[in-house]
Amino acid sequence: MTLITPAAEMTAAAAAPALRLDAITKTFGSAIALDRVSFAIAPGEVVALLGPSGAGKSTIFRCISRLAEVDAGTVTVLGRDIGALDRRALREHRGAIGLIFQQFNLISRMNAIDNTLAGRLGQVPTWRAVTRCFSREDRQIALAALDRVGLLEKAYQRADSLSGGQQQRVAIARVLAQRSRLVLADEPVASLDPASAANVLTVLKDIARERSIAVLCALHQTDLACRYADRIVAMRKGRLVLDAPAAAVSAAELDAIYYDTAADAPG
Ligand SMILES: Nc1ncnc2c1ncn2[C@@H]1O[C@H](COP(=O)(O)OP(=O)(O)OP(=O)(O)O)[C@@H](O)[C@H]1O
Repeated sequence: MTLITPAAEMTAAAAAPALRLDAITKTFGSAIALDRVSFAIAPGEVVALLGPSGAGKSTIFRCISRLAEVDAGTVTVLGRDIGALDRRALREHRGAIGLIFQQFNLISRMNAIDNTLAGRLGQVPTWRAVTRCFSREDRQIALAALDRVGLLEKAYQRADSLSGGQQQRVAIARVLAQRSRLVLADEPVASLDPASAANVLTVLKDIARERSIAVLCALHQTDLACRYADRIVAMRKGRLVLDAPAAAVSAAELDAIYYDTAADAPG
């Protein structure tokens, strides 16, 4: 069963996509991790990536960062075919993608502002990056980012003294300081209580809108996907089985992603 709605195709086509996957295929030995997967994300759009364990979600993230090479198909980020990038351009490409992880990936002994400043590392001269001697302007960018996620008053507090939700908001501030136009969020709220999860996803959605950031967010909670994503893209066994506006996806379709064996039939 494959549900690709015309509406979803139109949404992606309306603006030049920030991310476009065209029939990407990835195999590991004889195992097909991704089988001709295609979808696009427009600037400012939040897309939830759903699918059971082993569906191929992490492999999609790795192909977008080119940490894994696709066997066939193309990945286009901000208009550039990333398969064609030389080593230097690839480094820049990776540095431009904002990454948000389940376990926050902050440096625990550093304070919130220094963790946020890590987002500036790819955009400052090497000597500043090596010495971590940031300019006044960079510090202002970091403080503004912390302010945007509601953590200005925690700027000089160590990361490991912040709650999980606050740490994840620092990770979002880091992405803001980085000025990323594409954010990959890998189960960003899996470790959080419901209130903190709602708070983090609200901030993520709001900044996507405000800054025209495209967000691809792997989630396991279908209710959160419906509430916070613009679109839902779902995978099963390496295949795209659903790409539709979140508001148009039924409970039965969500169940089918995880439980309906009919979804395994070739589309
Ligand atoms: N380096 C690898 N070597 C061999 N097989 C791999 C490798 N990476 C992924 N796979 C296989 O590719 C398929 C997709 O894996 P992937 O990690 O992308 O799934 P996932 O949807 O992210 O799962 P989870 O939700 O558990 O993280 C799985 O069958 C997995 O075993």
